[in-house]
Amino acid sequence: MDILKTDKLTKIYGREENKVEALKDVSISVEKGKFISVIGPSGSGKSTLLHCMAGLDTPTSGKVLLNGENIFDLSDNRLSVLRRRNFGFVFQSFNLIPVIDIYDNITLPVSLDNKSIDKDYISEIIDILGLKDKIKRFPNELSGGQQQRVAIARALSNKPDVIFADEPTGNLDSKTAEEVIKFFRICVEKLGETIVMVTHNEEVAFTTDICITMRDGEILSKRDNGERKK
Ligand SMILES: Nc1ncnc2c1ncn2[C@@H]1O[C@H](COP(=O)(O)OP(=O)(O)OP(=O)(O)O)[C@@H](O)[C@H]1O
Repeated sequence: MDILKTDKLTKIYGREENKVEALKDVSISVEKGKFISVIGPSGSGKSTLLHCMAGLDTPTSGKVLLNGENIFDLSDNRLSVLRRRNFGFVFQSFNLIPVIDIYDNITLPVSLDNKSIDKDYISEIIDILGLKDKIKRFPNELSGGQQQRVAIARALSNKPDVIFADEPTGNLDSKTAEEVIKFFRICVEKLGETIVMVTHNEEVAFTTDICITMRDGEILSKRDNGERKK
C-alpha cells in the first residue's frame, strides 16, 4: 500500500536569472513499511524533495498525498498538527533539547500534543534503541551515536506514519553510522515503520529497500534493492 505520494512536485527558487528549478515534476510513491533512501549529487534536490514531502516547505506546484489527501490543502495550523502527529524527523545535528533529560526528550512530541504517554510503547522503543540505562541522563552526556538513537526514539514516540531523516549519519563516523542505520532497519522490521532518508553515502543507500537517485531536480532511477540488502 502506498502511504505517501508526490504528484508532479515542482519547486522553483528565485526569479529570472536567479531562478533555480530544484524539483521538476517529481512523482514518486512510498510504500508503507519500507526503508527508502534518496541519493544524488549535491544540489540535485534531495533535501528540497524531503522537505516538501514532509510539509516543511511548500512546493511551487504539485501535491503531496498522505493516505490519499493532499497535505497542502490543509490550513497552516492543521499542517503543523499533521507534521507533529503523522511524521517523525531525524536530522544530521540530533536537535535534542539540552536542558531536559533523555526520557523527556523522547516523549516531547507526545507532551507537545497534550496527549497521555503510552508508557508501554515508550518502554518498547527505549528498549529497541538500547537506551534503557540512559533515560535519566542529559543529551551532552551521550555520544553522537547515542544522541541520534534518542532522536530516532523521539521520532517514533507519536507512532508516525512516516519518519523523514535528512543525512542522519552525516555527523557520525562510519562504524557509528552503520549502527544507526541498523536501528532504522529494526524500526522498519519490528514496528512496521516507513522511513524516507536522504544520504550521501552510497553504501548506506544500498542497505535500504528502495533507492531513489536524483539528478538536476528529477528522479533518475528508483531501484528496488530486494534481497541484495541482506
Ligand atoms: N532556500 C533556497 N533558495 C534558493 N535556492 C535554493 C534554496 N534551497 C535550495 N536551493 C537550490 O535548489 C537546488 C537543490 O537544493 P537541495 O538542497 O535540495 O539539494 P541537495 O541534493 O539536498 O544538496 P546537498 O546534497 O548539497 O544537501 C540547489 O541548486 C540549491 O542551490
